[in-house]
Amino acid sequence: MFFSIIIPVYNRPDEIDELLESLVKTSYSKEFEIVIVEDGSETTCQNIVEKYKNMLLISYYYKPNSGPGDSRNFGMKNAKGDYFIIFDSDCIIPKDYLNEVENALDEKFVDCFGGPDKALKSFSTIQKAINFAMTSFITTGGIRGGSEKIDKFQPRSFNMGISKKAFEMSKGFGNIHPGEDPDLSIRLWKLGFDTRLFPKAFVYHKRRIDWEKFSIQVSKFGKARPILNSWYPEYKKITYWFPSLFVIGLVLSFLSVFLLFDWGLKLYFVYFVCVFLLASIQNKSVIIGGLSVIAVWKQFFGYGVSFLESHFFISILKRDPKKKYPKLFFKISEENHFEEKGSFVTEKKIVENTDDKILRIPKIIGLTGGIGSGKTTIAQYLQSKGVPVYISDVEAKKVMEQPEIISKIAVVFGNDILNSDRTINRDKLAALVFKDSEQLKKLNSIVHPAVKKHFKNWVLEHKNAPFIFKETAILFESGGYKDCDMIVTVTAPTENRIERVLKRDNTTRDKIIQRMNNQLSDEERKERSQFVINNENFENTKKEIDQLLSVLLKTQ
Ligand SMILES: CC(C)(COP(=O)(O)OP(=O)(O)OC[C@H]1O[C@@H](n2cnc3c(N)ncnc32)[C@H](O)[C@@H]1O)[C@@H](O)C(=O)NCCC(=O)NCCS
Ligand SMILES: Nc1ncnc2c1ncn2[C@@H]1O[C@H](COP(=O)(O)OP(=O)(O)OP(=O)(O)O)[C@@H](O)[C@H]1O
Repeated sequence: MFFSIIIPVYNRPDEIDELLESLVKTSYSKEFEIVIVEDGSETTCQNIVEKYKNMLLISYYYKPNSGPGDSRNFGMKNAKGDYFIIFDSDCIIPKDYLNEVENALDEKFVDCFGGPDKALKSFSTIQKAINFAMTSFITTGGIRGGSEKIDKFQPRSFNMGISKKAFEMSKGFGNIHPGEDPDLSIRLWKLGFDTRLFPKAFVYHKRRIDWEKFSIQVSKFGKARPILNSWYPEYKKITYWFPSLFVIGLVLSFLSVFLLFDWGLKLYFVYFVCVFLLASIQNKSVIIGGLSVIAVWKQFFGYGVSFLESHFFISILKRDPKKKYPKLFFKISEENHFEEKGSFVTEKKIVENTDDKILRIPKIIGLTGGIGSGKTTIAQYLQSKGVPVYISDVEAKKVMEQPEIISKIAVVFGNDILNSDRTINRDKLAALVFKDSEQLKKLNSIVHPAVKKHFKNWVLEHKNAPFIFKETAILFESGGYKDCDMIVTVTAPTENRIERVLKRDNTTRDKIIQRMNNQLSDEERKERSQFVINNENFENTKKEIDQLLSVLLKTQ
């Protein structure tokens, strides 16, 4: 078995340093690979990784930000191993970890495992307190951690393993975050795979270090759980309600003081004294004991209140989770993300051993968007920065001036379509084709092959550029996306697009809508793209383009 360790990272070079240092010290004697996926970070860990190049077998990828789940999928897709082990960047790995995993797999193979987490002596007092809240048997740790049944354990993505086969069949993580790990476990079960806890394969997990981040994290967890419950009602558990019941109980206890019952509050007081004592004893520090009380409080309230809110909107009002809680979802397509997302490699078809003996071709970035979205404006901005851009409408117009193309069009659409000088009357042709998709197909079948050939030659002329853009409204419709390494979609509200085209062209609203009806919707294009630019305010658009260019330059 060859292990590939997959680590997504976002703006945390220091964490990677400590994690890699711990892997250098491993007692595992066989070769293994580390795949680091830099998820669009501004502060990258590239320099840190370089430091370990001679000590560890590392592949380092930089890609635009798409969330931890998608980044892990990206890493697994590019990994060479047959079993993938996933860590969060804020983990430190004990030296026997890989031996423990191999032993457990040898003893009884499983396609997906999870391991526990522990705190290190060097962790800060807050880290230790948070760790207590997340793992102790008297808090929700009892619910989510080691006490779950070993053979029905839902691995957490900070420390888990998955076979290549299980990854390929499940297509990996979905786009919900947090909650992507239980979501994956349930989908694996449905596919007939088992998941198991490997108690000895623990890692040291630093977790969010400040209170604010911790509160945000637990609150997001509380929101995600009812969404997962709505997707997989057969896997609901009463334990998911505990924090909310804890909060409701506390509120009722406060209220009952007015009715002169104070035993409820006393019970809560006793509970928190127990938390304090247990955490103080376990950590040999009353300070950590005190901080653990705060951590448990934050955890129950953060999760409990958010769970209730989300349960109300998702389970009772049946609101669409993606609309109600868009921040819990990363922008990737659930259907296609395995084939088309994350990786820049799609179906590279542009040069198939031509006579030119091309050694390399530039990265091709598709730039698409509906009519009036602003593609050409963006294309011109890119050109002003020295980036080669193929503007398909312009090139198609030139192609349509070629006598043989004109003849073909005249044969299909009649000589009436021509002006007196035998050029094409574009207004007439547009009126014909955009109201009848069969006619448009005929026109496309004449023009598109010629444009495709022209584009191929154009790419060869720019073969020394690091990357080039291909701008076209109908990138997906024409199949042009297959030549692209990455796709950028430009969007703008429909009404703005119509207004812009009315201003730009001598046309009517109906004619613009006719063209829109012959193009994919913004939603469809977005789903199939790696990068989306909302072009409402052009100053912002320029910033997004500059950011994209800097990523592209870094990833060459
Ligand atoms: C019908 C024609 C003559 C109308 O010409 P016109 O000068 O009015 O439009 P122009 O070519 O500048 O295109 C303007 C916009 O219309 C839309 N559009 C153009 N062609 C298509 C098409 N085949 N399908 C859907 N939308 C289209 C796009 O948003 C495009 O940016 C022309 O659009 C055409 O020949 N289209 C077929 C060839 C084609 O697909 N060209 C575009 C890229 S290869
Ligand atoms: N952010 C913006 N704000 C306002 N106007 C804009 C913006 N971006 C582009 N425009 C204007 O909107 C019009 C349409 O833009 P553009 O020609 O770039 O669109 P397009 O996507 O290439 O459309 P088509 O599919 O018709 O070729 C242009 O006149 C352009 O100047």
